[in-house]
Amino acid sequence: MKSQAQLRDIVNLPPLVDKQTFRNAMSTLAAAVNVVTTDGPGGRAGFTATAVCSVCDEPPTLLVCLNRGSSVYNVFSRNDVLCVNTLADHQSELSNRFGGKSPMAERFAAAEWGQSVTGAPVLEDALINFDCYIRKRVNVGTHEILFCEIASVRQRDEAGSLVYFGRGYHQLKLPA
Ligand SMILES: NC(=O)c1ccc[n+]([C@@H]2O[C@H](COP(=O)([O-])OP(=O)(O)OC[C@H]3O[C@@H](n4cnc5c(N)ncnc54)[C@H](O)[C@@H]3O)[C@@H](O)[C@H]2O)c1
Ligand SMILES: Cc1cc2c(cc1C)N(C[C@H](O)[C@H](O)[C@H](O)COP(=O)(O)O)c1[nH]c(=O)[nH]c(=O)c1N2
Repeated sequence: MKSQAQLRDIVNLPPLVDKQTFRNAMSTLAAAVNVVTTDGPGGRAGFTATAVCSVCDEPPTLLVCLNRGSSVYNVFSRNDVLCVNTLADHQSELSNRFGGKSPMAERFAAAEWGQSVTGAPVLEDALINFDCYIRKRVNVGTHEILFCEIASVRQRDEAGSLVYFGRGYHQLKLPA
């Protein structure tokens, strides 16, 4: 007898929770704000992402959830590297630039970018840069989950963090 979870993979059952309930709840799951960038055979692209988290430290691995309907999906699907640039507390404008309908050139023109081990664009004044190789891709619903092995890390200790909570940006400072 297949479990309810297994059954859901086979038939297109109605969702157990409606989308708005889900979004309202998720809007209060505070998260760091990241600009995720890539470059390679598919070209250069970047998007704002809060659905980013640590997976494990053996080997150091993180995941990024990417909506397959977004304009950047095709580029990310053809490259095998990305950089998670975790934004510092003063970079909410850059988050909006990468998080909406701006043309890609305008997104990258708004900041300074350096070179990385993998070739993915590294945001010079980000709080953290996680330069990664994409190792595994899993489709779940409308999104693709990218499991990424971290090739190099650059961390700035003096900046605060940009946090997204309640559909707005907030600044977190390290204790003095
Ligand atoms: N994981 C994602 O794809 C994701 C996460 C955050 C924001 N967004 C995008 O930013 C827009 C603005 O978000 P907002 O927080 O200001 O208000 P909102 O009410 O649209 O979304 C509230 C929260 O629901 C979640 N969410 C929204 N759309 C989602 C999606 N398609 N897939 C997975 N989770 C989703 C996110 O955690 C988001 O912060 C959203 O409509 C969405 O397009 C997408
Ligand atoms: C604060 C915030 C947080 C997120 C987003 C937006 C914003 C404003 N977006 C949406 C994503 O950035 C946007 O759709 C891309 O820029 C793709 O551009 P188009 O919308 O296709 O032009 C987003 N998209 C996604 O696939 N995964 C994510 O985790 C997030 N998180």
